[in-house]
Amino acid sequence: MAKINFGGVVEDVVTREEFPLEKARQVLANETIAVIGYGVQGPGQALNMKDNGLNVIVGQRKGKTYDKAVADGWVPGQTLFEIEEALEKGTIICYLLSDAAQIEMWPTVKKYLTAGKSLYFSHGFGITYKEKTGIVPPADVDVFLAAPKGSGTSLRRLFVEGKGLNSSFAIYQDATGKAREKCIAMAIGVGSGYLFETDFYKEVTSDLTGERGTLMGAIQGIFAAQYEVLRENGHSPSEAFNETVEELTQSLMPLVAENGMDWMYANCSTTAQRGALDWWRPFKDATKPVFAKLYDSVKTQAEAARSIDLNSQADYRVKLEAELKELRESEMWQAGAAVRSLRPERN
Ligand SMILES: NC(=O)c1ccc[n+]([C@@H]2O[C@H](COP(=O)([O-])OP(=O)(O)OC[C@H]3O[C@@H](n4cnc5c(N)ncnc54)[C@H](O)[C@@H]3O)[C@@H](O)[C@H]2O)c1
Ligand SMILES: CC(C)(O)[C@@H](O)C(=O)O
Ligand SMILES: [Mg+2]
Ligand SMILES: [Mg+2]
Repeated sequence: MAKINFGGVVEDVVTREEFPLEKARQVLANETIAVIGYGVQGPGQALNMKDNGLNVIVGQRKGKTYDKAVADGWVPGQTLFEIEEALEKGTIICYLLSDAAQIEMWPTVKKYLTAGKSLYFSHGFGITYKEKTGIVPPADVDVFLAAPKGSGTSLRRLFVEGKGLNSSFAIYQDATGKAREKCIAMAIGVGSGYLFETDFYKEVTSDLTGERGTLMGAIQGIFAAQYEVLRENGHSPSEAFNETVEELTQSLMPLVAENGMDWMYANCSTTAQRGALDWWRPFKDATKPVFAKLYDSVKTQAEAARSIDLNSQADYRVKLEAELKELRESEMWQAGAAVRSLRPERN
């Protein structure tokens, strides 16, 4: 593995140069990769693997999502099957149902995990919380994960643009002695940029923290707080939204992605620079206790328990839709929809 210095800490990573696609193809040459589930990660990973020349089939229950798979070019009876048929044909089972559905479908999946097959995840959830999920694979199958660090939608978009999301990988069970090379080959096959190694516990713990924290939960909270303060002080929705979200996503974050926040600090007005240098620490001090509380809630498995309990309630979908509606219909995101519709490229 390549040794890379990450700000003073040296880590082993796998790059595409070291483990080229050709090698992934060789490792997986005799495998039938069955992607079970065609939600968000399913399409991204299945289409990328197919375009990378791997032997992929999809297992999806009938309905709207099955129709989407057909529209994406999967052929019923040839490369698209009902879940059980795909489970039977697959030698590497990519378990890409929602984490809640993975619990429900486990007794079915387990039946098809015969000796020498592989069980692939994109999250450490099912295995780490096995006391809650009941997901305990047979001892004679390989179990590993590749977890793209981003949405399945961007996994596919970046692949089409010739780029790649980074993924973590982890091996939980090596029954055949080949789990590691199969895992890395799969991670390259789904279109990853570089790979960093983790374990199932660390993957799920960091992932749950990140999505509840700066990736979605914390950022939405900070957006809402600043937007409200601006509105309470007489600024228009347009001004408040542009100064809170639109400038960040359209102008500054692409530059931060390219060059880092340190560069951004060095390349804005001296006025912005002074203020941002003065204010980042108070924001850190105010939010760090919340992040510590969040991490604790993940570590004690309270987050996992809440997610499993709520997801299994009969009226969960209805309640979820009400929560999503509230967000969608908030003034801030309605203002956002209006702002997006005015972007010149939309016309
Ligand atoms: N969403 C992402 O971009 C993302 C990113 C990284 C990792 N992951 C992980 O990848 C896995 C898949 O997540 P996702 O967001 O793509 O899933 P999802 O919520 O989009 O659902 C995937 C599929 O589950 C099927 N499904 C739901 N309930 C079912 C049931 N009862 N029986 C049969 N099928 C059912 C749906 O039809 C759908 O095809 C999860 O482990 C998730 O944590 C997701
Ligand atoms: C895309 C995310 C947030 O990174 C993923 O972890 C998920 O659960 O959807
Ligand atoms: Mg996640
Ligand atoms: Mg994630």
